[in-house]
Amino acid sequence: MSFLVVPSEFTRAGNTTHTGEKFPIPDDEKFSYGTAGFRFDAKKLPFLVFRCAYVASLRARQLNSAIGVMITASHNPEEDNGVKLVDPSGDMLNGQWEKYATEIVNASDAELPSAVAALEKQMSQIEKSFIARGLVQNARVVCGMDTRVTGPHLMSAASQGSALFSVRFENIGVVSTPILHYIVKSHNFPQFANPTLHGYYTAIKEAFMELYMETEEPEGSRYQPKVIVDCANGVGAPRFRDLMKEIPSDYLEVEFRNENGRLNHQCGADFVKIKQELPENFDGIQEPKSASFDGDADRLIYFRSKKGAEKPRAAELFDGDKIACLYAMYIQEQLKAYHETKPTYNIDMGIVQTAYANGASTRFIRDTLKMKPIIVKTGVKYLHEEASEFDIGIYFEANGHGTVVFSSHFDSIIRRHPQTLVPLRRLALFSRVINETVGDAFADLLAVEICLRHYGWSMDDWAEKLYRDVPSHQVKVDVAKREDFETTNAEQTLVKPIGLQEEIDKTVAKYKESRAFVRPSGTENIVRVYAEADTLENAIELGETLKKIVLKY
Ligand SMILES: CC(=O)N[C@H]1[C@@H](OP(=O)(O)O)O[C@H](CO)[C@@H](O)[C@@H]1O
Ligand SMILES: [Mg+2]
Repeated sequence: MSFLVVPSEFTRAGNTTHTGEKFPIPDDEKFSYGTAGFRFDAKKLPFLVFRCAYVASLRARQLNSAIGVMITASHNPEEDNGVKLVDPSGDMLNGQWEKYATEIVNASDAELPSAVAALEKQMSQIEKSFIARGLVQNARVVCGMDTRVTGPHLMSAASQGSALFSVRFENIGVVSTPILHYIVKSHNFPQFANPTLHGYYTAIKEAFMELYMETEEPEGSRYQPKVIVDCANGVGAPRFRDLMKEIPSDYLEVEFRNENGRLNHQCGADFVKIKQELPENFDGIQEPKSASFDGDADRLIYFRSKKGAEKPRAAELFDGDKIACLYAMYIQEQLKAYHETKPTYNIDMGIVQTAYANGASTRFIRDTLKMKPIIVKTGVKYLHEEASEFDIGIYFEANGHGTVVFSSHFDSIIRRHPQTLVPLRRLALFSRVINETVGDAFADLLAVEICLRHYGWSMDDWAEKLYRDVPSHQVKVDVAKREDFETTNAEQTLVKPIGLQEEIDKTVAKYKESRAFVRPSGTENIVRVYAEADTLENAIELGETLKKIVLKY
């Protein structure tokens, strides 16, 4: 560049929404790159997406790679939208670049040219070395969007933002967030998969069907080869339908619900998890096995109607923790065959959770699986990073976002090496069903089905054979300033406001088998309270008592 000509509809002053309405953004309004990118009322996003796409194009040139831009606000209401950037290997954006993106977004219209010039100056040395080696042909911005009506207008903002720096732009249309991550990685690592929607379907389908063939259902199996999917009225509906068209229904039958209603409204993985309630259009009758996606299909929660519950629509959840433990058990069993060959290299495996993991799952990992659970801060980037320390790293947030990551050692010893032992072939195939770039509701669902079939488990079996959840309750508390709350100890202990943690401790001590913590959200201006106790009534009482204490501060 750097002759900066920004179309007026994408400036702060002229910011224009998808209906053509002007929605100016004051120069002093600041935005932060949260746990999952920039996420706000969709009206604010046109100027913001334009600037982010420009940053993405710079990063693409700097690394001579494909960089992803995903336009989504996931499980948030339909009126919101958001944008996040994806790094070349399909990971979340590098931390230093989150800062660059924040600087560019927060510049006033008048400051923008100098902010851009400063950033480009920092980049130019690195980029020059690529250009000198003739390496610019791989730079491109790959952009996907969820099903929100504001998506196409933001897609156009992204396209014009990356055009500023003459970087190739690829619109991959309405996709789930994990598909975008997968395609970005496929562009940069061609041996991974074909960098197209069809490449994604083919890779996952083939791995699933081969693994299915390597799976033996035990005698007396109670496995149910059917699942009813709540699509949250989001992108899961069209895209999972596409994928399931490729897989014959005698492998797995999927019934789709909540495909065309209001996005995330009374349905979806977040609703089911927080309310512990059946989503709309489910009545608990004749629904043996059901699962929910969130709006952009990167979360998966299994559920069924809760037997004998007082609340009429209460749901029993098989959440991220239950999925993680199921995977761990399965992988551990296959891995045993590898270690029995007395190899020189020991393939290690770890599980990463957050403080929201149900206490019973953490005990199951420690006492039954004999693994050391690792607890990190909330946010996929922290879990992903920690899990990447292992050859096989399983990570899940209780809300159903998670995956398994595999090291380069695993890749060369197991995945790319011909295997004669069935358990090792299973392990290699399992790693291909999984979308290791990021939690993926589709891939995770298929992997869960393989595990359940392998063990011959019904939902009753899955509920009983791992562990029983400790009753828990989550509450959102509206506060004036979430910045007033600061935590330590993987967010489980408050250091600010002073004195609050002591009061929490005193209250928690009054309940049996209790555990609770309070932390500020990274995505909403609220404080979250999480409480566990011996009964659901007590967990609710403890949570609500803590809410009152928080409000007092
Ligand atoms: C308790 C909870 O579910 N928190 C969610 C939520 O983060 P908060 O920082 O708690 O608002 O949104 C994140 C992004 O989607 C997700 O990673 C995380 O798990
Ligand atoms: Mg999501």
